[in-house]
Amino acid sequence: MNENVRVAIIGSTGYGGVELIRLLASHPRAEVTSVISSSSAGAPIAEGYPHLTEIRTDLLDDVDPALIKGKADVVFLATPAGVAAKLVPSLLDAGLKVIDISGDFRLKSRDSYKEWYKKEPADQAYIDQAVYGLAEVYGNGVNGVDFVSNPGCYPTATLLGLIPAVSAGFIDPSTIIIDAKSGVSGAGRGASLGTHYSELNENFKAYKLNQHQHIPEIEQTLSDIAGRPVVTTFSTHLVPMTRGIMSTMYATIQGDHAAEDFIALYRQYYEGRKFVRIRPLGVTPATKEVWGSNYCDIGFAVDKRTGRVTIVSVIDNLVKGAAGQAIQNLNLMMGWDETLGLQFVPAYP
Ligand SMILES: NC(=O)C1=CN([C@@H]2O[C@H](COP(=O)(O)OP(=O)(O)OC[C@H]3O[C@@H](n4cnc5c(N)ncnc54)[C@H](OP(=O)(O)O)[C@@H]3O)[C@@H](O)[C@H]2O)C=CC1
Ligand SMILES: CC(=O)N[C@@H](CCC(=O)OP(=O)(O)O)C(=O)O
Repeated sequence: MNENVRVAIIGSTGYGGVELIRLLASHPRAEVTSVISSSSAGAPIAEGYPHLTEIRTDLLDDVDPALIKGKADVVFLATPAGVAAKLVPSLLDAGLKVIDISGDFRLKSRDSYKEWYKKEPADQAYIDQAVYGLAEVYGNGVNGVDFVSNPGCYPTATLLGLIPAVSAGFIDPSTIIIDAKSGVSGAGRGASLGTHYSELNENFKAYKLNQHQHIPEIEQTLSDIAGRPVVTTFSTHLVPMTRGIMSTMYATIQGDHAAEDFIALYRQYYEGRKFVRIRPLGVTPATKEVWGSNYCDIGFAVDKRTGRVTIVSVIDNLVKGAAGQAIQNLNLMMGWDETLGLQFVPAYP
């Protein structure tokens, strides 16, 4: 399919939805024609988000698949866990293409979803239909499909940082430890005690240790790549900054590989993929270096003393970790250049 597309967004007044509206405003082949809100139907989007003042999109409340079908070809869902599981089947049945940014269709096992998300999973038939849209790894499988499940923010940074090394057998997958840090927008717009200014400011804390819902998503993909079950230690931390994720990963090297070998391996693995940038020897990336962009930047350090590699991977959680990668998946679904509408450099400082 090569024509332009009309886009609907559900969950439009959350951070993910608003980031979709911002990015799609400059996409050359997609037009946002339906912005659906459960809380603010009828209000102009700029009422809640003045930075979108020039974007003339009104909020609607017609989550009726037949009505959406009259206005749009593709639907993005940027809703809390549990919502897409209920809505997506009727959207697909109505003949719409769907990209879900939530975690509802990432896990192939319903039991695993129930265990980690504590919600009722979707029907297995629809879960089976979802293609996991980690674009740089599974992108070829996205071309022409009707339904993409967009990866989580932490899994995107983490998996892009680990997959080439696991795939090539450079590291022992059973030794992987992932130390991940996120900015506060990762928790969404809703106010909570944990994201309150005075709780966060000049503070740094670990959360959901060994309980994070992204653990099974990371393990599912690493097991697929390794060809055997992989379990990992994955620890998440909240950083007092707005955007950005840094995933710092440690693993025991198999064989004799220096940092130069990791750099060469990753440059080869991601050759032609514009959104992964590998740092030169001795340099690791910082979150500000990808701020507001769809890049994932990766750097390495090898410790000969311990025989371990440290891999540092950074993304903007709302762009490569959510709306940007979702648009990249739209481009791949439509058979377009994956960089369409996403070719902006990070904002700095
Ligand atoms: N923030 C991030 O960095 C990332 C988030 N995600 C995932 O993307 C999804 C959206 O996240 P985010 O935008 O941050 O979250 P927010 O909490 O900021 O926004 C979610 C939006 O969903 C809508 N919504 C809330 N409850 C319901 C409901 N019961 N039925 C339908 N719509 C509802 C609301 O919009 P409205 O009132 O307009 O309907 C709400 O603003 C989540 O599943 C999140 O886990 C994934 C990757 C990164
Ligand atoms: C900082 C922060 O709180 N981040 C959220 C990320 C939520 C998210 O993206 O959830 P899904 O990918 O599962 O939809 C968290 O750690 O739960």
